[in-house]
Amino acid sequence: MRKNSIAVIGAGKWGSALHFALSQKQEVFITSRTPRDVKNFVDLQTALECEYLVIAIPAQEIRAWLKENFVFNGQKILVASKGIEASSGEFLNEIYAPFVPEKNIGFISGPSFAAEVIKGLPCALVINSSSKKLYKKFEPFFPNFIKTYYSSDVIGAEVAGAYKNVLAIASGICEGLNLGKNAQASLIARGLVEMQRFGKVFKAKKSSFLGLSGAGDLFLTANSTMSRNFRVGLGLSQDKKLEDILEELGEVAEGVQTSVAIQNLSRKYEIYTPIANEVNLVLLGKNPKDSLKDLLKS
Ligand SMILES: NC(=O)C1=CN([C@@H]2O[C@H](COP(=O)(O)OP(=O)(O)OC[C@H]3O[C@@H](n4cnc5c(N)ncnc54)[C@H](OP(=O)(O)O)[C@@H]3O)[C@@H](O)[C@H]2O)C=CC1
Ligand SMILES: O=C(CO)COP(=O)(O)O
Repeated sequence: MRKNSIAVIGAGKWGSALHFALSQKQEVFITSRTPRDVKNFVDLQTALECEYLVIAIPAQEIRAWLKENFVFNGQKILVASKGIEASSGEFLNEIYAPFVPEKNIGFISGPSFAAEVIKGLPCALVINSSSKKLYKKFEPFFPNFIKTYYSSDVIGAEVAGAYKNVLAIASGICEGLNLGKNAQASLIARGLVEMQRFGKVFKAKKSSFLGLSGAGDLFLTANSTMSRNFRVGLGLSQDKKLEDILEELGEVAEGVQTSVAIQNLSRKYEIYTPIANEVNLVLLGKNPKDSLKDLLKS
């Protein structure tokens, strides 16, 4: 392992933004499935030899990627992805657990559009890990325009970061149907309550949903066309087909698959999640207007 070296894995929007940010204070390598002509781009094996890894690949791709590529040899890892695996209902910390000791992994959460971070605009992030020592290792790598906080509530951060993407789809539908800001604000507020209700079942801390990971990221993502998930909602409100929306997007919108995971987990644990349920039904083809009527009745 190359001591004190850092690599970002995944040169998509978020990986590229984090690479830019972390490169402000030290040399940072980057690698991705598709080679790119960017500074410090290296092959995957070289990246995996680094002591510090920031992994920014889509949540639904992580398990296969780990099985195919990852061998633990002491690396310290920050997971930048947000989502719940649709096929298993497992959270990312559960997927990483067989590959990385709990004390060597953290999860990034909080309001952070890559498009703003890559411009050096200020933001605040939470590094969530059972190990504060891991936070203290990564914290100095972040540039002055990113304020980092520590939290031990990994599951709370995961639920918040994943659920907000589904709620952003709902908010995009609301916006696209021109229902007004009263309706959108009510939807977001009730969505926050629903997110916290869901998280409580998995022993998440309520404070995580009132802070950057929950309210912060939800307010950001559910109120902006910079959000891919919000744009999926807009497309659905215009009766576009989901595959056409995703084709046009060209980037991942994690809320689409996470809504399947939430639906399955809600059924399994009998959790009341009316908004997420309706998002899942609209993604499956239900008319958004009928969905709204049913939401108002529920
Ligand atoms: N964009 C944002 O503002 C933010 C995104 N996130 C989260 O970060 C994660 C990544 O999102 P983002 O970067 O925006 O997505 P993009 O769609 O922009 O990029 C996805 C990246 O994942 C790589 N990738 C896709 N499938 C695979 C695979 N099977 N194996 C290996 N690599 C793969 C792609 O590689 P390649 O292009 O080389 O083929 C690309 O580098 C998501 O979970 C997202 O929710 C979190 C905060 C902010
Ligand atoms: O997680 C994000 C901002 O914090 C990015 O949101 P989208 O994936 O909806 O673009």
